Amino acid sequence: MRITGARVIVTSPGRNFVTLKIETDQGVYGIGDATLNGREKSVVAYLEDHVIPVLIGRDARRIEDIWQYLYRGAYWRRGPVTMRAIAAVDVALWDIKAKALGAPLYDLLGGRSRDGVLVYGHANGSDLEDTVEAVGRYIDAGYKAVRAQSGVPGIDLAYGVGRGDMYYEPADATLPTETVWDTRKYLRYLPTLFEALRKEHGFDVALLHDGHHRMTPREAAQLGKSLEPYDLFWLEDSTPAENQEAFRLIRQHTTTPLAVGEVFNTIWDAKDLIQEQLIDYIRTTIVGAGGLTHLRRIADFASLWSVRTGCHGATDLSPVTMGAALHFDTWVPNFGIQEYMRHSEETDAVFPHDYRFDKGMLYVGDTPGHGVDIDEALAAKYPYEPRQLPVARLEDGTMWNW
Ligand SMILES: O=C(O)[C@@H](O)[C@@H](O)[C@H](O)[C@H](O)CO
Ligand SMILES: [Mg+2]
Repeated sequence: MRITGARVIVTSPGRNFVTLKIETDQGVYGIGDATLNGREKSVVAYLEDHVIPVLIGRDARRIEDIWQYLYRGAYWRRGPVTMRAIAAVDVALWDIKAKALGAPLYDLLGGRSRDGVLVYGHANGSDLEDTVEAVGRYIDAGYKAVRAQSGVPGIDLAYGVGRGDMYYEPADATLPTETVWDTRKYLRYLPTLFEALRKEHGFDVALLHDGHHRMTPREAAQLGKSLEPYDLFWLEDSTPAENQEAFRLIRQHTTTPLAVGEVFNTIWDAKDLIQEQLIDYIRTTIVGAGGLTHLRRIADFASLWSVRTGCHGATDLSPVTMGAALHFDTWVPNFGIQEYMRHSEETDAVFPHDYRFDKGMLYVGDTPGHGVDIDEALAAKYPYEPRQLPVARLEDGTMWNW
């Protein structure tokens, strides 16, 4: 089965998505997501200039060899751009293989380990009361797990506070929005938020929180400790993880479960975190880390150390990544949870898919492949719109982590 063509489709049905479509001489095609939020065009160029020319004529069934060719052959390994381009090819090829065999993708991975995939939704509020209500709306909508982000008293416009009900989009401006950050205010406020959440909603619902890399390791340890009475499902990205050793300090001080990895590209970013059991959940997802071929290696390695998966699933990961991730989640033995931010109706229409939400779970369909397609005529009606992620500064103007 030869690859006869491949092209990149950029569309912006409410937000930008980069999609790779690979065609074969047997009429079967596959779709892969290559979206890198706020830096989309860099992956378009990588694919069009450096990847597509070497794909034409290759045997589409040789997924592993093509992965190794693109990874080792680039010489310049890793990085968000390279690994997203490889992911797009890899997912499209898995889609093709599964379609050609007439099987849903999870069957090729080893079959079902579960019926449905537990997901968590995003509740955002401008203050404590607002956030408690927002979490309530998710519980009413059937969610069993909810991430709670809140505006912090005394801080204007901090990241994580959504602007619409049930939707949230950080890439909101042509030039980066400037947000302000003060960790001491945040550390004082957050335990009061989770105390109120548990008081109002009880302990049955799983609650999660994202620190978005803004704390030092010591501050993260303090936060983890202060949240212990509220039984979090996880505390995510409490400190930047370029230095994996930082998590040793956090781990020594708190039993709050720790999650990290949405910005990781390969197993090398998480190796020490996993084998030293410094984290509980690895958040890397398919588009971030070179596709299914590499993500399942990360998951298998993590399973040796009791680390479970918690795939990134913000709206900048297209329905193609969500569909492929759900097949992965349906199979992976050490599954933890899946992030789920609903896409807009426009996005759902451009990417018809067969996964569905029911009572806090997502279910994959049995369509051969990963079950997500692209309506190219509709996609063409939404041209690319430059959008950037925000940046954060401390109150004195110092640039900070976001
Ligand atoms: O956990 C998450 O989903 C967030 O950290 C993301 O919303 C993240 O900010 C975006 O994916 C960045 O593109
Ligand atoms: Mg996050």
